[in-house]
Amino acid sequence: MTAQVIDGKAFAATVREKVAGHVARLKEEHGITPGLAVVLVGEDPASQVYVRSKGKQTVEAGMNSYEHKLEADTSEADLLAVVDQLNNDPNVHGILVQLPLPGHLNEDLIINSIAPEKDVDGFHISNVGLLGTGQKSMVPCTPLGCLMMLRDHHGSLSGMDAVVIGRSNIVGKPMAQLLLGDSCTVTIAHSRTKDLPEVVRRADIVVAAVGRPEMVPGDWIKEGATVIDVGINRIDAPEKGEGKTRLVGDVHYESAAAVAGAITPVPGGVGPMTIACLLANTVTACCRANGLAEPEGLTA
Ligand SMILES: Nc1nc(=O)c2c([nH]1)NC[C@@H]1CN(c3ccc(C(=O)N[C@@H](CCC(=O)O)C(=O)O)cc3)C=[N+]21
Repeated sequence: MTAQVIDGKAFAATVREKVAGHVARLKEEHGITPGLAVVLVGEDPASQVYVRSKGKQTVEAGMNSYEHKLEADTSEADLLAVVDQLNNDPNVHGILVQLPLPGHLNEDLIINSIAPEKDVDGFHISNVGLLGTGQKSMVPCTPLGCLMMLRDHHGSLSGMDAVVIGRSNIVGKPMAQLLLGDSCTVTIAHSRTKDLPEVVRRADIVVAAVGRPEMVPGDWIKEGATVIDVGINRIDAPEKGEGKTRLVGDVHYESAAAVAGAITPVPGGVGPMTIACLLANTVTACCRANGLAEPEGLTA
């Protein structure tokens, strides 16, 4: 079997089109333009690339983008003051503080200072609790994007065996909650899991989110399973020339694609969906802030 490739780049474009449609309607019918504020502390080059890309796509969808770039040595008090100002700005419906933050800043403290209804990353402790108890919340972008692709591919996920490899607060745990919400039987595996290959071989759905390049080989994958590769790892690629690099996932793509039923590539899989879901969450937050109906097809 050769897996069907789940084209995250193309799917993300359709999500962004839906977002743009909702934005246009909000403007025309209600005179409201959704706004997303992104806060970047320091000058990590990769983070700068992501922030630029988020801003560009926000504007392309018809929304307002506000970028706050702060020095790497910004104090906690100063960063809290920026978040507070955004919390109180009625033109800002979504706030994202780019992670990781420089070491002297307490990430939990900063994230929990964001107004939960503007927390488009879904990282605030209130949103974590709401998701865990099946209540309406802001859902983390990467797991939401994975869920959208899985639903699109399978229709119902009810009764499927899902294995999430990785237990991070950002991906693994919320992914497991969403799969449980769609009635999967969910296993969360991690570095201490006994006989990981056997655990993964039981799965109809494998979500790999560990951050280790190509650690899941094809012979761990059950024939016909769906593989969602969340990893984005930059590795040396001497075959492309000296000093060159390339992006790989947490899954060994070639061997996995030979047995899987469907698989997401890296790049062009989960990554573009993450940003599309950030825009979707901003529209959702804007609708909720204004007491309007939730945008259809953009929420969990
Ligand atoms: N508060 C916060 N929220 C985030 O959502 C967040 C963050 N901090 N910090 C950094 C990570 C990283 N992240 C990515 C989003 C899109 C791609 C993406 O679109 N990747 C492309 C390729 C990118 C490339 O070529 O380098 C792809 O996979 O096809 C990657 C990474 C969001 N993050």
